[in-house]
Amino acid sequence: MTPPSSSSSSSSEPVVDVRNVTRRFGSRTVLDDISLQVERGELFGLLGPSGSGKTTLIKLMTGIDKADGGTVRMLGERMPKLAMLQRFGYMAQSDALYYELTAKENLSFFAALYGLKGERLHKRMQAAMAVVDLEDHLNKTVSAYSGGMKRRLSLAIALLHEPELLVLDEPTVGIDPVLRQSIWQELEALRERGTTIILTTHVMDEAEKCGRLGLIRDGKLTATGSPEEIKRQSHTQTIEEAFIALGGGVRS
Ligand SMILES: Nc1ncnc2c1ncn2[C@@H]1O[C@H](COP(=O)(O)OP(=O)(O)OP(=O)(O)O)[C@@H](O)[C@H]1O
Repeated sequence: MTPPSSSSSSSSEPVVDVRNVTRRFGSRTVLDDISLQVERGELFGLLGPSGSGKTTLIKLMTGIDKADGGTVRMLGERMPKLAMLQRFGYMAQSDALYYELTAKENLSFFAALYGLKGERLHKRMQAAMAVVDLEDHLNKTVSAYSGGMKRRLSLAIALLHEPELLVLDEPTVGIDPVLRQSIWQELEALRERGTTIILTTHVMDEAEKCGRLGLIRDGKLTATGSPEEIKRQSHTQTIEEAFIALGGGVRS
């Protein structure tokens, strides 16, 4: 696999730069003055109870939604910006797939958006589908896929163009433990090769694997740091305990 392509952002600039971001829906403030920086090559996890604002923040990062206040810069570019779709891989919480098409046709559709074609497209399709263990299901219609297979195909689409930045909203929900482990190995390998990864999770053992975590509750970032730093700050033994001590809650 080739290393992630160089970007227009300077190497000292954070890959993700969120400053004083606020998002309101009606009279409700869903994100309240969030500031967060993620550096190149980090694997950053956003952890928070259901409804705390993780997906809203991810949507602002990807440019799907726009903040009411503050700024979001990704790879040095002010968001939202349509052209940025080629520069990162995004896996949304709900699968954005064409159910009546085959997996291969879905991959080809996104490949066209990313400008991938020919032999490279063929190789990348095989490689991305191998990561999620779906190589033997390329020609199956997505409507015949199980929920977990759809999640895995969405992840393959996010990985397809070998982006330098991956934004993954609950990437392993509905995926069995064995495959979850192999997907995590791949994420760690990607990070070692310099890919920046930001993801949301509810799974505590996944949180432990992140280089740095951001704990979010009621639209506020309550703590950031490595899992060890967060445990130290909260005088707890596990991230789950830290999360509760810092005012979180765990979705059952
Ligand atoms: N378009 C919208 N209009 C109104 N309210 C919204 C909208 N999108 C999100 N919200 C509200 O914002 C809050 C945060 O939602 P968000 O989806 O960001 O939470 P989350 O932390 O990702 O939750 P989960 O872990 O369950 O996915 C929720 O109360 C949600 O109902």
